[in-house]
Amino acid sequence: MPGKPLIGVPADRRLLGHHYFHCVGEKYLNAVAVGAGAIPVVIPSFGDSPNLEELLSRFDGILLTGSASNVEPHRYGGPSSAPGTLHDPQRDATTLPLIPRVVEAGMPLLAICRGFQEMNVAFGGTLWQRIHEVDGFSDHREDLEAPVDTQYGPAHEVELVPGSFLHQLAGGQNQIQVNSLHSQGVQTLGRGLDIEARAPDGIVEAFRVRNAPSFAHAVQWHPEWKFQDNPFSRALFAAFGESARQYATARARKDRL
Ligand SMILES: N[C@@H](CCC(=O)NCCCC(=O)O)C(=O)O
Repeated sequence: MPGKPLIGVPADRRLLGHHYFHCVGEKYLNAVAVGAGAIPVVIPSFGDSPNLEELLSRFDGILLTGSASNVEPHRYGGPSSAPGTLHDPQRDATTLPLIPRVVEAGMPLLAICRGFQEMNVAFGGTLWQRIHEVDGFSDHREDLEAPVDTQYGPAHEVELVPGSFLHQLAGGQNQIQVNSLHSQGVQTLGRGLDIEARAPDGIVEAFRVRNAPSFAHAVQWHPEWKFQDNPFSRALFAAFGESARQYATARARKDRL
């Protein structure tokens, strides 16, 4: 029987002082460790290096985290970013080639916020860069002046698509309350993706990969925030962890052949 599954978490590359660091938010690592019952492993964002294949052979799942940075517009044929927009080209260069390989391998994949946007782009979709400036859409950003519990607190409902995985995970509830900390969002949906939730203004808030052999889900909100206090978030990370355990068992069986 294999041990706990290993879940890879690609890092943000950030300049701190004179040096670059590869960072992952602790709340994501806790959600993997406690919520999914797995071992989180930070993946340096070195781009699409040959090591990526070697890395993939060691993992049982991948979590794509949120980030203040944004996918570079040239990745989806979008207009140049507004001045001051944060980017992380090495993270893009790591996650965008990784995503289809993970899904093709049947390795469980959970994507959150920026990770949700990366997944949409990896499947050929495009992004709104400043949703709040688009007629008809609400402002999905957090109030940076507010206390952090308010920033990550409930912001709006999302409508769950009947019969979808998330609808079932919610016990048949048609709506759930989610937080909202994003300026970008799905403009056109990537190929082979099925919407699982929408905000009241129509913005896509969750999707899955239609023919994925395993768990392949993405949400625009932040379920990792105080997940222990939210039954839906607990169920989401538990389902992700169970998929990773199944993948680990199959991988161990294959390694013994
Ligand atoms: N930059 C993108 C994605 C926003 C996002 O991931 N926010 C969370 C950042 C901090 C955290 O990890 O909780 C956008 O603005 O749409």
